[in-house]
Amino acid sequence: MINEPRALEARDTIAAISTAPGRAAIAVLRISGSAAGAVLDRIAGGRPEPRVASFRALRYPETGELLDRGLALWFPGPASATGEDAAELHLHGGRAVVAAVLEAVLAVEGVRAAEPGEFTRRAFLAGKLDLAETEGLADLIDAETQAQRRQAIRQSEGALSAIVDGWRDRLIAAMALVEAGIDFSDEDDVPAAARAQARSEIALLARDLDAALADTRAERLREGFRIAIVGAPNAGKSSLLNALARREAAIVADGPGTTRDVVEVHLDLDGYPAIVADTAGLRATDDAVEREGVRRATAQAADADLVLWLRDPASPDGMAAPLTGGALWTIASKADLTPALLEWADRSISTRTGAGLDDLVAALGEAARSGLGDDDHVGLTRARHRDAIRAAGVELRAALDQWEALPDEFLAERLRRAATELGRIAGRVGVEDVLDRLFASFCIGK
Ligand SMILES: Nc1nc2c(c(=O)[nH]1)N(C=O)[C@@H](CNc1ccc(C(=O)N[C@@H](CCC(=O)O)C(=O)O)cc1)CN2
Ligand SMILES: Nc1nc2c(ncn2[C@@H]2O[C@H](COP(=O)(O)OP(=O)(O)OP(=O)(O)O)[C@@H](O)[C@H]2O)c(=O)[nH]1
Ligand SMILES: [Mg+2]
Repeated sequence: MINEPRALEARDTIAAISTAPGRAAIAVLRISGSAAGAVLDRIAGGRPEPRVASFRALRYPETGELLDRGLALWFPGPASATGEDAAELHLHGGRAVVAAVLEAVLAVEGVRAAEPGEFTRRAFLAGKLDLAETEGLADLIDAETQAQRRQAIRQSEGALSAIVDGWRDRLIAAMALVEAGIDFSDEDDVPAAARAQARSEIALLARDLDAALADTRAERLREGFRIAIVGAPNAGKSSLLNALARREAAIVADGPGTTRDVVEVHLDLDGYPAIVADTAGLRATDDAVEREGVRRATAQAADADLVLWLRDPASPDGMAAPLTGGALWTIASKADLTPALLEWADRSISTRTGAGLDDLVAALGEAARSGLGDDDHVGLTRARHRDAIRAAGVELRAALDQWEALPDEFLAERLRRAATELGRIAGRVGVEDVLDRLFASFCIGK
């Protein structure tokens, strides 16, 4: 363990610009590690009072050249974001200012450039955050809509971890009942009653885990509600995409067969994220490129949470409804040309006059809201969470199936394995394989 890389890495002091790259009004340079105080001593003329911003001349150490005048902050560990000694320099955000101060900081003995997510990794290693909370922080930075932000901040503050810990506590309580049987194997009555009680508690827990797995709303909120626009060539699909996006995202033209690739647009529907895909018109064709477009269109429809099947009443398409795992709305297009509402259509729109578009957007917002969960819903947000719960469920089912036949020790072992699987979610166990991938997805300076 002497050469354990993480232990060595934790001794370096790291520095990075934490604000977005490029010219800006202000840039924040963060430093974390045992040399953070020395950086302030050498560049900012000393360490300010802890956690209070102080306006300082920032100078190159050897030459004393003035690089910038900015704010310096000093956060002695362990009461800092990373748990280590930490410092910040708030600079004027010009490229040359940032480059000069960063160079001066990196020239201080023991300081190196931070890797993506490395500040957060240190906060995790210091026990400031668990793994699910850390994922919540990553999601917070990636959040594009208000519902995504609310979900991410809840997870970063431990809402998901608390639910999983609750399951784990119930599991451990049931395990204790079974283990009581191991200790009191002479007194027959105690173990039989305890085993029966443990069994019913495990059965309830297994059902709760299944319900959590079946509820995909939180993961879909993180990723966005998927809407696919499909229909015959020339039905007006790309025109609808552009109307929803309020920009010319896809090419619109008079003839059929205009769109071949999938064109995606991100929408914010009243705080709920949606990804709308415009697709190639569905038809049989000899053109290999168009055929691939049709294949992709069909795949988009199959995967969508909601399919908008667009049909022009003036050009009957004779199509069967597209197949999808989600909801299907049939929409009559070009209502300016065929105003009467047709009995096969759920609604009608015209991108030419705008008729029906506000209603459609409102309905899409409602569909996204109910498909993605309401404001205080807490659920599984990543495949990793589902994998752990599924694995825990497998152990619980195996235990339940053989409950009467299994000796106490084997039963307890099954339950212990289930608890270990649940423990992965908050990173209480088995985190190493997850950490590198997660932190690589962070920005540098986070
Ligand atoms: N300038 C600046 N703004 C920022 C950050 C930052 O690092 N710097 N953050 C970067 O993510 C976020 C704030 N996160 C932070 C998290 C913990 C602590 C901290 O000092 N924690 C101590 C003390 C807590 C307390 O006094 O309540 C601790 O946990 O012990 C600071 C910032 C968002 N805004
Ligand atoms: N009058 C009228 N014309 C429309 C309307 N929407 C689209 N069009 C016209 O219909 C034609 C085809 O529109 P697109 O949006 O390109 O149709 P598409 O379904 O994307 O067609 P493909 O990509 O070829 O499958 C264009 O000439 C549009 O201007 C509408 O609401 N009213
Ligand atoms: Mg098109």
